[in-house]
Amino acid sequence: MSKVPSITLNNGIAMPQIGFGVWQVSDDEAAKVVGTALEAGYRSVDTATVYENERGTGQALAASGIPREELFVTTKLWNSDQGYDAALRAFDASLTRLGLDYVDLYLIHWPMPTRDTYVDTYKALEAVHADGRARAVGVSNFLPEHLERLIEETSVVPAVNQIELHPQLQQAESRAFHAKHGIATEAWSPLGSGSGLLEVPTIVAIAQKHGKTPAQVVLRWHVQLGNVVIPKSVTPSRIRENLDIFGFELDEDDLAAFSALDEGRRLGPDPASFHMGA
Ligand SMILES: NC(=O)C1=CN([C@@H]2O[C@H](COP(=O)(O)OP(=O)(O)OC[C@H]3O[C@@H](n4cnc5c(N)ncnc54)[C@H](OP(=O)(O)O)[C@@H]3O)[C@@H](O)[C@H]2O)C=CC1
Ligand SMILES: O=C(O)C(=O)[C@@H](O)[C@H](O)C(=O)CO
Repeated sequence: MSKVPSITLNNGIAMPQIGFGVWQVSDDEAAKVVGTALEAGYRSVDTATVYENERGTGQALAASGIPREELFVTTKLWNSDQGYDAALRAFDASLTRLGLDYVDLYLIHWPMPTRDTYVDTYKALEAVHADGRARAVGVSNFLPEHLERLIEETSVVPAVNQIELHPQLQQAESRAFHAKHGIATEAWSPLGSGSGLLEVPTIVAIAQKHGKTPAQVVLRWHVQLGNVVIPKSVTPSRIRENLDIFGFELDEDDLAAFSALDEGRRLGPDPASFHMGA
């Protein structure tokens, strides 16, 4: 029995609120650290074609002996694979590398609006959802205007939008849009991806107040907001630490202090123009 609570996606399936992210983890290292994460109690893993570690991730899942139905596996379609037919081929290849016959969540990694292929691409995701090989489908890095188009021109409302989100980029507009349309908000770089977020004095003070680490209070903030989070670590003690956030609660003063940290600080690419790999 996992210690991580789940949220219910708009198609009724459960998704653990904390998952394990594996960007910048090599294939060999993924085979090891995903195993450490599963032993620690994670049941959800976030990989992507472009991370080049689906094979190692799949090996760790298989080696764990955890029943498939207790795991939640997300992967993503890379920019070079956009378009209906290419997306179907990319999905097959991801399943093969993962060694799975279905994934729990399949995402379009970036909208690439200047290429104007995301609607056709999403229709391929709808097809793999319809045939049962993706229990849920969604997107990543989509702005509200891109989601609007999907909602108007396709049949399945995305279950998830995975976006950059942390205390210095709180994404109020996207979160409100998601809430209105039943789309779950999943936060990437939830700990600020080594940018210094965890040394911000306000966060250090809240951590000291609760006898927790800065990473734990940041993850707790996400969870209290209702976000799904996917912290990455290759450090076993941090892998465990990042899961130990359920025995305490941030109060209104803490939440107000977090709100004041929002400065629109984007660490990653701009979704309106990013098309690396296409
Ligand atoms: N859809 C998208 O476009 C994107 C998705 N993602 C996803 O989101 C995941 C998480 O984002 P990511 O950018 O990796 O960054 P995170 O915000 O998860 O931060 C990871 C960094 O924080 C360190 N860290 C982890 N835990 C702790 C801790 N308890 N105390 C101190 N430092 C800690 C890690 O170090 P160490 O590993 O050395 O322990 C690493 O340097 C990715 O792995 C990926 O799955 C990320 C970027 C873009
Ligand atoms: O990590 C991801 O999921 C990403 O899409 C980005 O990190 C992207 O690959 C990038 O930032 C490249 O500079």
